[in-house]
Amino acid sequence: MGLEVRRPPMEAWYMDDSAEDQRKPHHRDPPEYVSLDKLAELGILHWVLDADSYENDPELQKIRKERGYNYEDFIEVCPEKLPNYETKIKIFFEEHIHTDEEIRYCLDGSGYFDVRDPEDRWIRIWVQKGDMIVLPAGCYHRFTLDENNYLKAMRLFIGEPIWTPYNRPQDEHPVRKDYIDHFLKAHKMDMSLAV
Ligand SMILES: CSCCC(=O)/C(O)=C/O
Ligand SMILES: [Fe+2]
Repeated sequence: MGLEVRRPPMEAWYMDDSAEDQRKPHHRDPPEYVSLDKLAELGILHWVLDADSYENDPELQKIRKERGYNYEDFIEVCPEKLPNYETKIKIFFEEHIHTDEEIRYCLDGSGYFDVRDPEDRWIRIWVQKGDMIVLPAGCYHRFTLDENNYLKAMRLFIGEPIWTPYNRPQDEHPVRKDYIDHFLKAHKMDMSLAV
C-alpha cells in the first residue's frame, strides 16, 4: 500500500494589530505560529477528515458517536447562499461565546476562527477543506471568511442546536467562568510560578 498523502496540519498564528481587511491573514512580522498542542491547552479540538466522503466516513461517525454529536446541518457562507449575508458576517465577527461547543466541519472553501489566548491576544486559526474544529463553550471567538470568500461547513451539535452568540463582555457568565476554571486558570498559575 502506498504512503497516505495528507495536506500539512491546520495552521494557527498570532495576529498583528492592523485594522486592514479582516479577510487578510494578519500575520505578525515575523510570523508567530501557534501549535495544535497550544490550541489543545485552550480546549480546542481538531481533526483532518476526508471531506469528499463525509456522507459515509467511519472516522466522522466514530467522533460523532463518541462525542454525542447527533445534530447536523449545513451552512454556506457567501453572499449568494447565506440569507442576510452582510448582517450575518458582521455578527460572526463580533467577539462572542456560546453556551455549548461550536463544532464546524469545513467541507469546502476556507475561513478563519479567531480565539483569545490566556493573555487576551488573538490567535487566528485557518480552517480549510477537511478540517473539523471544536471550540469549547465559553471560549471567546469570532469568525470571518478569508480572501477566497467562500466556506461550506457542516454544523454539529448535541441535541437541539442553540446558536445564540453572547457578545463580550461575558466575564460573569457561568459558562465563561467554567471555561476559565477548566482551561485558563492552570495556565495563569503556571505563569505566576514562573516569575
Ligand atoms: C463557519 S459557520 C458560521 C460562523 C458561526 O456559526 C459562528 O458562531 C461563529 O462564531
Ligand atoms: Fe460562534
